[in-house]
Amino acid sequence: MPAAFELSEVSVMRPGKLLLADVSWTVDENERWVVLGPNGAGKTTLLQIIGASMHPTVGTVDILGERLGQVDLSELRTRIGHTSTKVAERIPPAESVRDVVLSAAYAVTGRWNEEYDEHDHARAEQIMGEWGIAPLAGRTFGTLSEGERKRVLIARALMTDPELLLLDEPGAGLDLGAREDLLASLETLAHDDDSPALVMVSHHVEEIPIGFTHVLLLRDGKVVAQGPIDEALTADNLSRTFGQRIQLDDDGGRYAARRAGYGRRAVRPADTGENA
Ligand SMILES: Nc1ncnc2c1ncn2[C@@H]1O[C@H](COP(=O)(O)OP(=O)(O)OP(=O)(O)O)[C@@H](O)[C@H]1O
Repeated sequence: MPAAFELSEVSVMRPGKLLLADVSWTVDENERWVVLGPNGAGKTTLLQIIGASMHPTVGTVDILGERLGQVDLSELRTRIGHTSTKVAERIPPAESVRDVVLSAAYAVTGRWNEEYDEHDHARAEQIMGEWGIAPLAGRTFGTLSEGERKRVLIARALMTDPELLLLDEPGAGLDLGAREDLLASLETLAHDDDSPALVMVSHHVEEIPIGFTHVLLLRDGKVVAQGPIDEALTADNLSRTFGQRIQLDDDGGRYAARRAGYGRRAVRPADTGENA
C-alpha cells in the first residue's frame, strides 16, 4: 500500500521553542489515524506540516509522492482536504453554505466571479446530501451552529475528492448529540474504501470514531507512542502523554478515559434520593 505521507526525523524550531522534535511517521493511504495529546503538544504544527502549509526546520517530508522543498506547495495543497478553526475563520460569515462547499473547487473562500460547471454543482449537492447539510444550503455560514459549521467544513474539504483529509479537532465545541452525529458520519467515512487517508487531531479519546485504525500520541513535540490503535492506545501510553495516571475503558471500539482512582465512590440509590 503506497504511503500517503512519510515524515523522517522532522523537527520544527522557533526562537526559544522546539515545536516538534525528531518525528518519524508513515501513514498509508488506507489508514485512519488519530493524533492525541495535551494542549501545546504540537498537534496543530504536525497537521500544518502534513497539510503542506509549513516546512520543517530539519528532516524530510514526502506527501502524496512529493518531497516538501521540491514542489509547489499551493499545488500540493489542492490534493489535501484540511478542516480547522483557521479555515473556518477565513470564510466570510455572509457566504451561503452552498457557496462555502462549491468554492472549494477553486480553493477560495468567498465566492467572486469563478465559473462553476455542472459537475461542480452536482458534486456540491451530492456531498451536502451525504453530510446532512442540504437543508442548510441557502443559509449563511455565520448563522450556523458549531455542529452545523463542522459538517459544512468537512463537506467543503471533501468537495475536491482529496487524497488526504486532515481534521483538526472536529468534535471541539459540539454538544453530546452533535458529537455523536459527527462520530457516526466519520465512522461511515472511515469504513468507506474510497475515502482518502484520514488524520484527525483530538484532545479526547471519547471523540475517536469506530473504524479509526491507528493512533499517534504526542507530548512536548515528541512522539510518545504510535501504531495500530489496539496496541498503541493503552492506559500506560495515555498516562505518559498526559502526565498523570489515566484509566482507559474500551467499549467495542468507543473509548473513555479519566484520571485513575478518580470517582470510585459508587452512586447508590441513597445518593440519588431514590429508594433501593
Ligand atoms: N511561532 C511560534 N513561536 C514560538 N512558539 C510557538 C509558535 N507557534 C506555536 N508555538 C508553540 O508551540 C507549541 C505547540 O503548538 P501547537 O499549536 O502545535 O500545539 P497543539 O498541540 O495543537 O495545542 P492545542 O491542543 O492547545 O491546540 C505551543 O506551546 C505553542 O505556543
